[in-house]
Amino acid sequence: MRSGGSALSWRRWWRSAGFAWAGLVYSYRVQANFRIEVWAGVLALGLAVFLRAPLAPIGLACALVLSLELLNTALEALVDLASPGLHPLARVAKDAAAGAVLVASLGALLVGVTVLGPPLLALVR
Ligand SMILES: Nc1ncnc2c1ncn2[C@@H]1O[C@H](COP(=O)(O)OP(=O)(O)OP(=O)(O)O)[C@@H](O)[C@H]1O
Repeated sequence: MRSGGSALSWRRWWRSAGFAWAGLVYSYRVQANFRIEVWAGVLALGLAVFLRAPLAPIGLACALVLSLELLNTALEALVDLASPGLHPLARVAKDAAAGAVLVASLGALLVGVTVLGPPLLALVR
């Protein structure tokens, strides 16, 4: 009984992971900003490995930016569904969501500069 229940949970987990993956693929295909952020993250993580800099802060900063960009995409889709025409509240929702991504991106830039800057400078000196 127990193993049957656990097999069912795993199947559910895989099903949910499949939907999440579909959301990631959709955002990568449709959102140019998401593509840029993915490759900026890959570059930053690659640099951190190369420079033997701490990976955790870079990884967390990348995860934060990408997660907020995904939420921004979800919110844009919802706003377009709920308000196909122009509406001041639709503008507020989209602008605030975009603002969240901007704040996280600036934070990630700060993390990148403070974590990768010193070892990069030491390398070129
Ligand atoms: N239904 C709407 N009503 C009022 N203003 C809107 C509406 N849709 C979009 N806007 C305004 O246009 C801006 C751009 O919206 P759009 O949906 O094109 O997002 P986007 O620029 O494609 O964002 P992203 O690059 O993240 O996909 C919004 O931030 C908002 O100011």
